[in-house]
Amino acid sequence: MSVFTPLQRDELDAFLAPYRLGRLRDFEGIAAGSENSNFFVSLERGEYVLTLVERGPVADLPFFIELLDVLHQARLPVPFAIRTEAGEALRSLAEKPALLQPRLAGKHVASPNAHHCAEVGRWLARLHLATRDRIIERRSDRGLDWMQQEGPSLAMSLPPEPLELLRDGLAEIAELKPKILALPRANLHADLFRDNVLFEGSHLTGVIDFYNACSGPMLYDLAIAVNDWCSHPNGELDEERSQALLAAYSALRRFSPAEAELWRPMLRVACVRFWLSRLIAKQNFAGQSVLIKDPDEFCRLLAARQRCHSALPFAF
Ligand SMILES: Nc1ncnc2c1ncn2[C@@H]1O[C@H](COP(=O)(O)OP(=O)(O)O)[C@@H](O)[C@H]1O
Ligand SMILES: N[C@@H](CCOP(=O)(O)O)C(=O)O
Repeated sequence: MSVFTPLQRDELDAFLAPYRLGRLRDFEGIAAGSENSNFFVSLERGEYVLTLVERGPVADLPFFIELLDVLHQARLPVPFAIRTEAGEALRSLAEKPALLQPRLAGKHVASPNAHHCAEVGRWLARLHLATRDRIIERRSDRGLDWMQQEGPSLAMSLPPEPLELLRDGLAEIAELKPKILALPRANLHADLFRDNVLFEGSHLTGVIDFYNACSGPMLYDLAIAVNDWCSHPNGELDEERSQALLAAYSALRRFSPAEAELWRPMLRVACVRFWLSRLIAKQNFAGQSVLIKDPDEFCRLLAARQRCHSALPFAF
């Protein structure tokens, strides 16, 4: 279970008092998740999620708080930092940075259909439209430079066939980097996987886990989402789901010719990114009770994306 810092009731009581949300009824650690310690917290005046930030870009927490405020104001269903009576958003508990957010309704969808995918496409377009004219700059700490830095040595740990596949992926990144960096930009979620989205029935009710959010090419966000939401277990793209996601997105923001040209390579870049981070997690957390996702999934996806002929709809 991924609660790295257990909490005692009395320390939580004391932490929650300045929010003036009533007395603590109940709390429980959340097993899902792999980065931070999260707790469902039931207070007299509502249901909340408390996050203790365990690792990652702690210095960038003001960025996440600001971005989520912008998205909340744009009426996107996202968690945002609740302020204490004194106006504090970012606090400290058990010597960790701590945030209290509203608990969003809904459940994760493991096997999405085309309708779910269309909802994800619309949500992503709304995120990009809400931020592209006033981007809050943040460089991804798992961006192209990071992939080029970490990739070669991680590739060496792989058997010959995946090694060659990863090297091809890294070579393509080196070749296309200038074109990728010139694509239209906005703020990105940059981790829009099924386990970061909540649904009630076929209605998207929440997107969580913004700790990879950054500024960058909007097409990259789409590639990350399509790879996770629109793949068969063997890694092949599901054209019906992928076209549903892309069509719903492009109904709100039209794709440019440069984006159309880079679509298939971008799907591969997004595979390399998560293949590498899963290889690192597997090395770092081996033998620990932390959720480790299978790196081979992205090996299969990357192989499939080399054969893929998918195109962006209505590009120009
Ligand atoms: N604001 C929220 N509303 C409802 N559920 C949430 C919220 N934040 C987190 N969760 C639940 O906690 C789990 C772990 O959260 P996540 O942000 O993915 O953790 P981590 O940062 O460790 O990856 C999610 O899968 C979800 O079930
Ligand atoms: N959703 C990702 C995990 C998030 O990426 P990380 O770089 O923050 O570990 C996955 O499924 O691998």
